[in-house]
Amino acid sequence: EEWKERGAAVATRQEVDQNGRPVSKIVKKGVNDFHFGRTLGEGSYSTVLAATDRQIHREYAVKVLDKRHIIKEKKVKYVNIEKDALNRLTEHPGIVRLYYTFQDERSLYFVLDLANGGELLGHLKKMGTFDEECTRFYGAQMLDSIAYMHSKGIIHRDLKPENVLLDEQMHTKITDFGTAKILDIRSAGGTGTDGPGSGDPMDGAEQERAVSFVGTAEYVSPELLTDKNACKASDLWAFGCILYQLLAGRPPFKASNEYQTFQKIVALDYRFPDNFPAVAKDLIERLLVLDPSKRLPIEHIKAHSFFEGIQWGKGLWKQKAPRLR
Ligand SMILES: Nc1ncnc2c1ncn2[C@@H]1O[C@H](COP(=O)(O)OP(=O)(O)OP(=O)(O)O)[C@@H](O)[C@H]1O
Ligand SMILES: O=C(O)C[C@H](Cc1nc2cc(Cl)cc(Cl)c2[nH]1)c1ccc(Cl)cc1
Repeated sequence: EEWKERGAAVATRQEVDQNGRPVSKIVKKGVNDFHFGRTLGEGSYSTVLAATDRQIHREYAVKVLDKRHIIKEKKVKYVNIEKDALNRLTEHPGIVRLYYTFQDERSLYFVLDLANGGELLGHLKKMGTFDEECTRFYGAQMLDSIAYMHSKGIIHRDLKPENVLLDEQMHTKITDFGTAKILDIRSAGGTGTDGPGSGDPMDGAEQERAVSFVGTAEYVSPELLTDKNACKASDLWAFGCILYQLLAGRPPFKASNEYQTFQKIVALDYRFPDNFPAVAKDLIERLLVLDPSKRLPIEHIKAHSFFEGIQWGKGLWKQKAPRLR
């Protein structure tokens, strides 16, 4: 047909049917359906461009990956995990939404929500530290998004301020799911923080393969360093590190090299600055716990007095973001 000549590709759009079951709707979107604009940023294997859909005049972020580069760098697995993880996470305002994927002879394309408020890390660097009100708001949005991804059986495994983007309204959009762990359907259920390696029993070989990925040193959980297994509670460890960093202006575990950072983590060797707010300190102490099964579960985190006054659920995503100060 005509759309084949235009170099377009069959793309699938993730939607849910009337019973709430995810369905891949076939829509014929391709490169020629978009007008590509400015470069938003570069990754190791990707370029992200702003692009406008010619039919509906809507702007997106399109992540373009060079096929040859992906294959040469052995990143095929990560690209397909990013696609599969994002396709399960289509119903939450705090997660970058994937609208279409397609490919042409040279590249792969992810058509994503455009988050043009920059990265949370950039704003934190500019401010030095966040005050408690901003930390509470951004912490609550991140926690709400983590609860949702865990309920869909997705462990992010590399949560950090660089991977929290901000949109026009300065609301959070978590991105970068290429290193996520997708639990099989059986264990996707609860939002609780199951034990290490929860849900999908792995054989030795798979165990080895799973170990190939370790997140970013400052946010890596102790269980990933000792028994090589990430679990939902590993994301809560990273969440504790992020809360600490928003208030202190630096992550809790930071040394001059990765190995020394890892030593601090497994020894739980960190200190709070003197003027660190007491209620936040109490919460963080219940997250930065070596034993993942002893970390505060998400429902208890939401009930912690640090988040007093937060309206969980839709209200959290409708309210105005506090001015960063
Ligand atoms: N949806 C988006 N909206 C706006 N900017 C984005 C979006 N996704 C990514 N970017 C920006 O584009 C840049 C590249 O992002 P990308 O996810 O492709 O690579 P990365 O994960 O940052 O790098 P690496 O692959 O080395 O980890 C980043 O600086 C990011 O801030
Ligand atoms: O699942 C699909 O829809 C089909 C493909 C799967 C896929 N085809 C690939 C070809 C190459 Cl060369 C590299 C990767 Cl990572 C590839 N992944 C696809 C297309 C586009 C994107 Cl962004 C991801 C995966």
